[in-house]
Amino acid sequence: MQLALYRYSLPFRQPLMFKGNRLSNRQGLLVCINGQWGEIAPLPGFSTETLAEAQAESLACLATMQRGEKARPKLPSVQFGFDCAQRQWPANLPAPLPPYPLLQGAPRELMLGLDNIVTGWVALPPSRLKLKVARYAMEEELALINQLAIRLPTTKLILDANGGWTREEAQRFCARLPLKQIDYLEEPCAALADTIAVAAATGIPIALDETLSRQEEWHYHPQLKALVIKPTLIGSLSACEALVKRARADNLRVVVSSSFESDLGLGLVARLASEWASDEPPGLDTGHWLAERVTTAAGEVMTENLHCLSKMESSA
Ligand SMILES: O=C(O)CCC(=O)C1=CC=C[C@@H](O)[C@@H]1C(=O)O
Ligand SMILES: [Mg+2]
Repeated sequence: MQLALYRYSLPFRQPLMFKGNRLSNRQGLLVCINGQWGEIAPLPGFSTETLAEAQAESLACLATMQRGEKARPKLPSVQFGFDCAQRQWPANLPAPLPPYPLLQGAPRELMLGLDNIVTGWVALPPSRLKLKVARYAMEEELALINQLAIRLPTTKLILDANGGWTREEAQRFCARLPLKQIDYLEEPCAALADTIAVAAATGIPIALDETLSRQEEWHYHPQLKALVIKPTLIGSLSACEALVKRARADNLRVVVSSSFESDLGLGLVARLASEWASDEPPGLDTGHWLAERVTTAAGEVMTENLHCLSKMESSA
């Protein structure tokens, strides 16, 4: 058995904020088991574990495997990496749908660049477009959303508040949205009870994201439209599959989404998206924020650019 663990650090094109954490680089681990790769990259602000904790658990799991025993990681990002590296991937998966675009930045700056953004899509506007909200002044965010709705009348908008509003703030915001053009709003409030109350009061369709990675209990609600599944944050692929099954049973859409992984991790999540939700554009438009890659265009991992943490061979 061949086992290896590498560490990467890839610069972002510009620093990005993740729940108060300003990151200039994306750091993570790549695990290789008998030539098959997995990625372990906890996202600061969103993952419960740190990279140092994930690294320590990954090394311990590799030592367990070297002894010929089964590794049972507990940390979500490590579960995801080890599951991917040992998975029997189905052959002949359909090509994933192109990801919907993710707009990031201050509404005023995005407004100034709106002509460029819209002109780029004149021939074929995207069916969906995602925008972060609950970050800047409400008036500015609403002005941008209303402009986008006017300029891209066939595009549905996905809004993501990352739990940033109180119930009252969310209701005030939703009352002024062009509701017909809103696909859904992810996590308006930190507490699920508040999110459900906002949906019930305003009629806005909602999607769960952080609620799922926190493994909180949730129940079906008529305004609940989609589950946003982030495998790196949820962890084990069987836990993700259970969510997909539950979504299908409740007639909810499944949107497979990234956690700003490297190009290798994004490729893994794209394969899961085509397996679990081939009918739904995935939330994978995060790769263009990274200035460097870990794989070649042919998909080979450039190990010479990575920091090797462990490499071992065992007869187990
Ligand atoms: O879901 C997508 O379309 C792309 C990924 C994305 O928006 C996010 C990934 C990770 C953390 C956040 O910044 C954000 C989200 O909360 O969904
Ligand atoms: Mg989200």
